[in-house]
Amino acid sequence: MIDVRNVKQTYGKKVILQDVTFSMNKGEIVGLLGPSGSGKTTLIKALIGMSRPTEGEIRVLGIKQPSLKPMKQIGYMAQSDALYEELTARANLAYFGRLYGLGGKNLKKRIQESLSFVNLDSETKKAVQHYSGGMKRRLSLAISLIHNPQLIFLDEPTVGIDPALKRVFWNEFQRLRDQGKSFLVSTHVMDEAERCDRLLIVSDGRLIDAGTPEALKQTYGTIEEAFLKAGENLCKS
Ligand SMILES: Nc1ncnc2c1ncn2[C@@H]1O[C@H](COP(=O)(O)OP(=O)(O)OP(=O)(O)O)[C@@H](O)[C@H]1O
Repeated sequence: MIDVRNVKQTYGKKVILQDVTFSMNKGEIVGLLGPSGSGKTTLIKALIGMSRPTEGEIRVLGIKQPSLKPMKQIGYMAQSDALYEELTARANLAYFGRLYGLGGKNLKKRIQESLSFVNLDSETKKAVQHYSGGMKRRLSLAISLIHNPQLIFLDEPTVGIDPALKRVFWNEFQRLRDQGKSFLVSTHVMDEAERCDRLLIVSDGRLIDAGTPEALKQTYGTIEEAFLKAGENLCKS
């Protein structure tokens, strides 16, 4: 699904990502775990083709990035919501669904399924500008899944989401994973990290470790310790 080789990303003179190499298989939930500013969003943006790495190579679904070719197979939920505030949730979903080539009965069905998954089916008449922060996050997630993508990138998807709904989301991610979908999820949240199949620990633009939550616990004691280790490196740099 993803193959990343020796990626370096610089902005001006500042090195943001360095020597990043990893791959990801179909049917995996991979967590990107690292402190604020460690480069998680920068890596996700390069993976979805929003930026071109300064060095190295990224292949997504077998296609060298950046490219528009894999777009219909990719879902992306950004860290900040990019919604049409004056439109309702249904109209936002219809707009993005059509951008991905959906239409007719299929679009209608996908909109209904998405609205009920994120628990917004009773709020469809309100313009998004009157939504709470958590409701907007939920709608952003629904939009990222509207076209039934194979590979889904979620940048801190549950910020502002209450614990009960967070659990619903993760159950759904794992259900979709069991159907063969793949997820790359950035997070700072330890209980989310525990629900990933594999974690990549990001520190100061480098992957300092990777493994299943169980394997990392054996090395560091707890996932939190692995995360703190990544933070120590960031403080030293
Ligand atoms: N377009 C840009 N130009 C210059 N610097 C940038 C740009 N985008 C990101 N950076 C810098 O790259 C570094 C990594 O940022 P990034 O957003 O990738 O971190 P992050 O791990 O996702 O953080 P957070 O968890 O807070 O979202 C930061 O120092 C940030 O200031």
